[in-house]
Amino acid sequence: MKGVWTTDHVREAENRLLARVPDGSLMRKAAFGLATVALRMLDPGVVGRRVTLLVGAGNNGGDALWAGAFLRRRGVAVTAVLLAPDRAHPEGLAALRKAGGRVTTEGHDAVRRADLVIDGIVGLSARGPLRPAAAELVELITAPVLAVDLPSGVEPDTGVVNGPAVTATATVTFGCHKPLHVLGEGAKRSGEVHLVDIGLGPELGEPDITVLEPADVGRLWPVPGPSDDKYTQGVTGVAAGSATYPGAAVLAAGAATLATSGMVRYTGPAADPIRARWPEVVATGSIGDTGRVQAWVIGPGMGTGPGGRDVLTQVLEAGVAVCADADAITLLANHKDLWDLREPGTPMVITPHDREFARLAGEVGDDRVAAALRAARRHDVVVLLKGHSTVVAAPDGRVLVNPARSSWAATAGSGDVLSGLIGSLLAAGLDPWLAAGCAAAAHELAGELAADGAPIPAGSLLSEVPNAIRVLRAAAASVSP
Ligand SMILES: NC(=O)C1=CN([C@@H]2O[C@H](COP(=O)(O)OP(=O)(O)OC[C@H]3O[C@@H](n4cnc5c(N)ncnc54)[C@H](O)[C@@H]3O)[C@@H](O)[C@H]2O)[C@@H](O)CC1
Ligand SMILES: [K+]
Repeated sequence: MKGVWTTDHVREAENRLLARVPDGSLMRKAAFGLATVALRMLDPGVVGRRVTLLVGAGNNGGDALWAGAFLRRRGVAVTAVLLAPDRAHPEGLAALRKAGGRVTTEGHDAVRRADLVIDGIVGLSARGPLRPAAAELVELITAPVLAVDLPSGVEPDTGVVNGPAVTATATVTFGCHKPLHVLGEGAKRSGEVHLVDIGLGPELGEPDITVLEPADVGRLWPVPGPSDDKYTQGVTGVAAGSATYPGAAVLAAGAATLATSGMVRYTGPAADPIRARWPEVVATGSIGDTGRVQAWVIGPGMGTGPGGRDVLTQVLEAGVAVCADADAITLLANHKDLWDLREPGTPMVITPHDREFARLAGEVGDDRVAAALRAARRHDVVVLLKGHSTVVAAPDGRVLVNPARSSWAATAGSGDVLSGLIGSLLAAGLDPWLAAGCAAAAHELAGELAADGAPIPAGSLLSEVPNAIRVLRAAAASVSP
């Protein structure tokens, strides 16, 4: 698992560390790590190559200047462009000058001619987009960009970009990952993220956000043991689909069927198409005939009329884990009394996109993590907020983010597959926060495998679920003894 810490927590940890290490040692460590990545990006041949540093007013610029001094000593031609000449880090500036680096306040030529640009404009204290002078220079960049801590112009705690910002080829982050590296636009703009250890680890405490690595997901995925049968692994119930939208039921039930080897039961008007596509699913027309399940997936294509409300009532009263998606979320937003039907402590995951979320808990806004946490606490559920980076928040404050490599999975029916995956992991007994996180990871990977660079229908994503699970389990096997 990879931890991510907010800027407030990083600063507190840094202050504790700064209090017990010699002055300047942290910045030199950070800058040395930065220079090492820069040298790798310049390779082959570093002598005489041109590196331009964009240097802002704070310690982020200081890191760039110290890294410039290291690079200069390796024979690199380094030019520092000072965006706030009066406030440039004095020791860093002196170190660069001593090493023979050039310093200027007129950066157009230096940026145009660079083989590599190092973005030290602004770091953890960044607020808002790039200011005009910096934005103008950044516009001129054609070389690869190495960002110091974060691509300048991106909001550090949300990953939001509200104006001109740097797009980095790679980013060097000091001490730990920060929210922007895994969230939305910030994750895209960071490029490849390299973590440089500056000794912050012992000061950090519990992460604010967790990112599951493929090996974590592979390790958590349910595998039947020698004494298991179709019931002991958890039976998933799927209540979905309608005469108008039978496909949603076929996709959700299919995902539950492929995700684990426990049994799947279906109830609803799409029993015939389900039987035709998934003969292994036990399909009935009415929830009263369905038999016992350990978790329900409810909502996709179900409709928001009295029929849907009635099924949702029965599902909530069943006292088993629930994954509520799509129309079930709208029903919960429209009929607040439905929440009271849940047995306290029964695991529940809801999977809204932004519009569904707004109906339930107000506009998402820029801070997706805060929004998901707010709804999770208000309703005592795990909230999986869909988006380019999926955010999964639990009522106890745990937050998990699943950053996506591409957006191919943003296609009709894709959400039905996701809810089926979550339901089957709930039925298998996984903690609901982890169930949602593992399902999001497998879903994203299945989309990536299916797309392979071209658009895909949700059915193709579904077909890749077994391969995605194989890849995740192989990742787990390769790291455990
Ligand atoms: N605190 C520490 O121990 C360490 C800090 N390090 C570096 O220090 C950075 C944080 O440094 P600082 O707190 O000095 O602040 P920054 O370098 O992030 O920002 C400096 C100043 O820029 C101004 N600013 C804010 N938003 C701006 C914008 N959009 N455009 C232009 N100017 C803007 C503000 O006046 C801000 O105080 C980290 O990102 C990291 O690079 C590293 O050296 C590692 C050690
Ligand atoms: K930066």
